[in-house]
Parts: sequence; C-alpha cells; structure tokens
Amino acid sequence: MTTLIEVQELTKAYPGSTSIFSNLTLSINEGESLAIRGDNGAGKSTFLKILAEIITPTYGFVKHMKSDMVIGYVPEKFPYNIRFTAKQYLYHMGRIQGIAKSELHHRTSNLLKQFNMRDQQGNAINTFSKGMKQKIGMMQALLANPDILLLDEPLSGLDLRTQNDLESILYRLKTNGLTIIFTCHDKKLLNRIADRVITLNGKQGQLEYISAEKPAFHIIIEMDTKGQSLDFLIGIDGIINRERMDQGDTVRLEVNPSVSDYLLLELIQHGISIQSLYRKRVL
Ligand SMILES: Nc1ncnc2c1ncn2[C@@H]1O[C@H](COP(=O)(O)OP(=O)(O)OP(=O)(O)O)[C@@H](O)[C@H]1O
Repeated sequence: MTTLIEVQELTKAYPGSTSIFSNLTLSINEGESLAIRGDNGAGKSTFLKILAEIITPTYGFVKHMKSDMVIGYVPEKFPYNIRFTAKQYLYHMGRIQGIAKSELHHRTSNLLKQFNMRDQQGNAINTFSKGMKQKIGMMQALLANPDILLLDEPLSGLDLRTQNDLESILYRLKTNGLTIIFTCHDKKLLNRIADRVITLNGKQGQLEYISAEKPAFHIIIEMDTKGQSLDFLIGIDGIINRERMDQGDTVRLEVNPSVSDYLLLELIQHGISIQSLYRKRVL
C-alpha cells in the first residue's frame, strides 16, 4: 500500500479561538476513499482546506509523499454568478492550471461526457441547478488529472436523482483508482464510497477512527418483469444477487440498502411491476 499523504499532529485554531482539532495524525493511502464525518463546526471543511493547502495548520504538518502531487479540491459552494458557459469555464480554469490548449480540449470533452453534461456545455453556468454546478466543480477539479480529489459535502442540498447520479460518478472514479477524501453527512454515500471513516469530535478535539460501516441488512426486491429485459441493471453497483424464479417473469434481486431507492425508481420507470419488498438480515 503506497502512502500519498502523511498528516502529523495537525492542530488548527483560528485567531482568537481554541483548537478546532488537535494532534490529528493519520496516513492517506493511494486509491483509498476516506470520509470525514463530524457535527457542524467540528472542523471538516477546515481539515480539507489544510489538505488542499488553502489554509495552513497552527501546528503539525501535511507531508506529500509524492513529488508534484496534484490535488483537486471542490468546495461546498460553487462560485456565485459565473457567466461563462460550462465549456468556456472549464477551458479557462484549465488554462489557469497550466494545461495545454490541445490537451484541454480532449480532457474537457471527456469530462463533459463522463458527467452527462454534453448537452448543456454551451449554456451559461449561472442558469444551472445546484447539482449541475456541483458537477462543474468536480469536472474543474478533475481537469488536471489529480492524484487526490477533495470534496466538501458533495451531495449536500441535492435531490435524490442528482445524488444518485453523482454517487455513481464518484463510485466510478473510486473504482478507477482515484484517491478521494470527502466530508459527508450522508450515510448512503458513506456506505457506498468510503473505505474508511474518520469522525472529528470537535468538542474534545479528538479523533475516533471507525471502519467503513457495513449494512446490517440487504433489501430483497421481487418483481414481475412482464417479459422485459433487465439489461438496464448492468453496471449498477450494489446488486448482490439476481435470480429468476419459477422459470417465469418473476425475478428476485438482493441489493445493498444504499442503492435500493435508486433501483426501485429505475425499475418502475422501466415498467417493471414490484411484487414484494423486504429486508433480509446480514450476519
Ligand atoms: N476563517 C475562519 N475564521 C474563524 N473561524 C472559522 C473560520 N472558518 C471556520 N471557522 C470556525 O471553525 C469551526 C470549524 O469550521 P468548519 O467549517 O471547518 O466546520 P465543519 O465541520 O466543516 O462544519 P459544517 O458541517 O457546518 O460545514 C467553526 O466553529 C467555524 O465557525
């Protein structure tokens, strides 16, 4: 396992305040997805900003174990009133980051495709929804092919469909080996993406390490496909088992609870009739 970042005895106090966190020591490994959790004000955004080198710690340090490490950072709020179109914005942000024009064109169109935003590339960002702006923020952070992607509350304030969309994109980035560090209140995202969870306990300025939470139960969905193909399920993560019952049109899916809402929506939209839905305890 290759360590990308070593965090040593990190302590942060803003001027005039007591420490938000102190003596935070941890290693971040290549390819790891690390979630940072904690109450409001526990210091999650502050920690990310220190990792992104936007602010400095009061004590301790963050050591990059790879030379020329590129960090992509997506703040919680997208900048206000950007009049560029999506494509213009990505182009200019890419140029600011020093990416060659020829390379930039290629990367921008790949990202617009990956984020399902090709149809909106010519529209002004200030007309976009929160979810679309979040996607632009992520694309901008990915333009420079970062070693690490830092995301501050990536799903906050988004509707369920957009959350699922972004979750799938993040899952794909994770399975492609990108190191991802994100702050999060959302259990579903934790279960699906995080390999490790760190809880910042602001009150005591201490850290509690817990392993990624595994679901205590799976969801069983029984359905009548009415002869329809279920090919649209291919590539959806979180399906644990799928079996056809009685040689007929009845199919039984066993799925991770983190994807069950999304799957049910997909099934209904494809005209599949849900027959039964229940929990199965996992030992
Ligand atoms: N620039 C700043 N100057 C002074 N205090 C600050 C500054 N930025 C944040 N703080 C304070 O530091 C503490 C931690 O803030 P931070 O935004 O890192 O917490 P958080 O865990 O991300 O919170 P939330 O979940 O509400 O986003 C808060 O008490 C906040 O008011």
